[in-house]
Amino acid sequence: MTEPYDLCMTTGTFPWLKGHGTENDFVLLPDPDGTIHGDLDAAVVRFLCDRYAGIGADGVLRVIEGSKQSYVEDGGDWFMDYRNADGSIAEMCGNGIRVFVRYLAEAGLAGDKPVRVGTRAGVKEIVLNDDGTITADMGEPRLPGPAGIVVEANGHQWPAVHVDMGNPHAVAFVDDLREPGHLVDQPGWTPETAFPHGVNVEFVVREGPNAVRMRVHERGSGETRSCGTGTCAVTVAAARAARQERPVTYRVGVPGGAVTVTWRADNHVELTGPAVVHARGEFDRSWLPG
Ligand SMILES: N[C@@H](CCC[C@H](N)C(=O)O)C(=O)O
Repeated sequence: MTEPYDLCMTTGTFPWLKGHGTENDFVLLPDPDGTIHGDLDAAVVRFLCDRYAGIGADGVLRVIEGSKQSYVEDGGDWFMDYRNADGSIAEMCGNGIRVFVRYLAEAGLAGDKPVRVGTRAGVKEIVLNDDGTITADMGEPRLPGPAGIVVEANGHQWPAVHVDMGNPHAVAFVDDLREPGHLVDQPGWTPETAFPHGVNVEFVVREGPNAVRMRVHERGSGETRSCGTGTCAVTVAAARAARQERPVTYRVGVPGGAVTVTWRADNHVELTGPAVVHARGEFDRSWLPG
């Protein structure tokens, strides 16, 4: 039988879908045996994510069968090959992984057990809930320091906490989310050596004992309307700052909606939120630049 992706190889087109989780949006590229996109060129990613000349997204989620990829040792049931809008590779994406599993479920590929999704930050177990939300076990946070990180944006400076959720985050508590101003360029931080590979920066205000609201400037994508790993990092930083005992649950508001994050007694962080796939199409390779 000719599979749809065989057809794509011969016709010079490839399938794509578009999805989002709290308006952090992604182009999905089904590539079950990894042959449609090869190594996935950074220029292709940049073009697909371009909001004017391409499809438009904060990142790309390439969907490969776990046993057919060669990026990590354990690729899970399905491997999420995540790329930022600028073409760079990131280890993990908390909103993306929910959208990824929504796609698998709608395509009849998820099965009825938790889906084991391989990422560059390890295998994550994902559960589809009866209320339509999706929960991701994001694993254990790390707080590697160093102390004394300062985030800078538009002439202001704030002390920040480094939280690693598989990818790096600098969390800064502010009095008002308007304080950091317009986040066009990557905010700075000191000491600069703290994040040689860049960092995602969250600005946070506390709204109650178990509620925060944040803005995020993502490494490789700029300011986005949400960041799942960022909401986890913020929950860990907020719970630690308030000396709250685990398990502790936070509602984290973002410009694109809200998610629920639980820092469990066993030190795992659990992220629950919405995820939808809302568009799909066929992309002709001749439309790609170069
Ligand atoms: N939006 C994502 C995070 C994507 C990766 C990030 N920009 C990085 O470079 O680490 C999320 O929902 O977690």
